[in-house]
Amino acid sequence: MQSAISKATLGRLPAYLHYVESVTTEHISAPAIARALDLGEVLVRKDLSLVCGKGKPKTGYDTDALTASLKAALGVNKVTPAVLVGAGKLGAALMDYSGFRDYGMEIIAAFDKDAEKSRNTSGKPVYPMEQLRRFCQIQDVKIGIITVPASAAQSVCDQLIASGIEAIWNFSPVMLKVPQSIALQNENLALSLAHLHSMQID
Ligand SMILES: NC(=O)c1ccc[n+]([C@@H]2O[C@H](COP(=O)([O-])OP(=O)(O)OC[C@H]3O[C@@H](n4cnc5c(N)ncnc54)[C@H](O)[C@@H]3O)[C@@H](O)[C@H]2O)c1
Repeated sequence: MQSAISKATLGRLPAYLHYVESVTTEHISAPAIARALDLGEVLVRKDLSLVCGKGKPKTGYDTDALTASLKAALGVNKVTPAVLVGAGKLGAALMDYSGFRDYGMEIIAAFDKDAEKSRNTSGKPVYPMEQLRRFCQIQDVKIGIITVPASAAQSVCDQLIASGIEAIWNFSPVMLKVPQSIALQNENLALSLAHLHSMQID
């Protein structure tokens, strides 16, 4: 079911979940959710139908069932540990952000070739690269985040895969080469900016 959910819908699911979790009634209707979140009713119905099917006429959704479906779609029933490589400016910002838990992921440690980077404000440990493989194996880490300069990205990617990582979230501007079995998500904030420009009407 999750593969049919668009990025835009996925982006609204945490807000639905946050609201539905605050509801104390047994049932909740799409119009009530739409009003609470200042969204269009049609949009809410469409989003929720992808996650939980259609609500019952008049009564709406069973609140517990909807909560469970939203959690399952977001993968938050189980928070998956992740490691980050490259605790520089971007890496430190990602380490500081606690909101990834809402999407079922938590950065539990970072790795960097520069020992100075162990001093950071996130409260999360930054270990030397030599410890990457052993840490991932002991902690059974399956997600790796790459925030190193372009020149180091492929080598870091290879090290993550050798450490047992199965999914890579790549922030470097490099088209990484990975085996087919590895899930790869490239992130580029500039692309979102291009999208924003394209939405400007003049
Ligand atoms: N996707 C985006 O929208 C976006 C936005 C900003 C930056 N970036 C990219 O993110 C990356 C990091 O940018 P930044 O500004 O945080 O850089 P930075 O220089 O502040 O941080 C890079 C860190 O990587 C570490 N590092 C370098 N080589 C390494 C290696 N071989 N092994 C382990 N650690 C290593 C450095 O010690 C440093 O701490 C760059 O590739 C940049 O282009 C992407």
